[in-house]
Amino acid sequence: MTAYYPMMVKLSGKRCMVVGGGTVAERKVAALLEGGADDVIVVAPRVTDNLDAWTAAGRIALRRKEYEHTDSEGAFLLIAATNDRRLNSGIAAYADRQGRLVNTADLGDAGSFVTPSVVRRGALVIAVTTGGASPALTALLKRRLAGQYGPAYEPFVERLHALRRRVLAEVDDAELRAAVLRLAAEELPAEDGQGTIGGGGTAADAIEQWMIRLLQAAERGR
Ligand SMILES: C[C@@]1(CC(=O)O)C2=NC(=C\c3[nH]c(c(CCC(=O)O)c3CC(=O)O)Cc3[nH]c(c(CC(=O)O)c3CCC(=O)O)/C=C3\N/C(=C\2)[C@@H](CCC(=O)O)[C@]3(C)CC(=O)O)/[C@H]1CCC(=O)O
Ligand SMILES: NC(=O)c1ccc[n+]([C@@H]2O[C@H](COP(=O)([O-])OP(=O)(O)OC[C@H]3O[C@@H](n4cnc5c(N)ncnc54)[C@H](O)[C@@H]3O)[C@@H](O)[C@H]2O)c1
Repeated sequence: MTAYYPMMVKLSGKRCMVVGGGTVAERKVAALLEGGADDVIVVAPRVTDNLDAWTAAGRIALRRKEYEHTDSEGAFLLIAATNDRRLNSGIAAYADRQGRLVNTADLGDAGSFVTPSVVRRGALVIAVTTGGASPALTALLKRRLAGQYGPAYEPFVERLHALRRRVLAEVDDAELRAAVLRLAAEELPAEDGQGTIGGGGTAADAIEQWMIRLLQAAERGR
């Protein structure tokens, strides 16, 4: 099996091109948009109703035509998702030579990256892949993780972020700082992720009180 290096890529301002307009292409486009892409071009003679609607709404641009290599000029990233295997691998080979990141929806390791399945809870992103060994297992694990790490994680991560900024600014002792941040992370939402922790949101005085409580607990633990 091919080995893969996982990373989180910033896509804002980068041209992303999806070749093909079927249900697989639609899923890839949705994932790009969720991932912050703001310059997505689809090249395909026929597209799904959703891709048509997203074009009409100005969320993506559509070139309603058969793909040619000149289309890929300026693309930072390409996804080949047509139902033509030879075309997909041709796109991958050409894009690779041009130094562009490329994914093929049919033959995973013909491209330079594969797309994971993703659970998003605000800044928390859980990505799963089997590198093409079993997309069905990937989808199953994603459903399980989505249940285990529920919606309560989004506000929890926001609170942790607010706390961390405060602690970095106010606690000089590196060991104490690490202890406070570790204790804070341990106040996980309930196992199903549906509950809330301590309430309070990200208001400055709520974060302040949380920090004081954690500092006391960390001091006791020394
Ligand atoms: C994660 C996800 C992301 C996404 O696509 O957005 C994704 N596949 C998903 C689902 C899924 N795909 C397929 C099934 C049917 C069950 C089955 O066949 O097992 C299901 C399950 C379902 O639909 O429930 C069929 C399938 N997939 C690939 C082939 C071609 C081949 O293997 O040759 C075929 C056969 C096509 C055919 O029949 O011709 C190839 C790839 N699919 C990948 C990603 C990459 C490796 C990911 C990994 O291994 O972890 C890779 C290599 C390339 C790539 O696309 O990057 C998304 C989960 C969405 C979610 O739920 O979040
Ligand atoms: N990665 C995955 O998760 C996954 C899942 C299922 C299937 N697949 C693979 O993905 C491929 C696409 O699946 P689908 O269900 O979206 O297919 P589909 O038949 O619904 O759509 C194919 C699309 O490709 C376009 N196309 C064909 N020739 C083209 C060309 N020359 N230039 C530009 N566009 C062209 C068509 O217009 C159409 O929009 C299949 O080959 C399948 O093997 C991948």
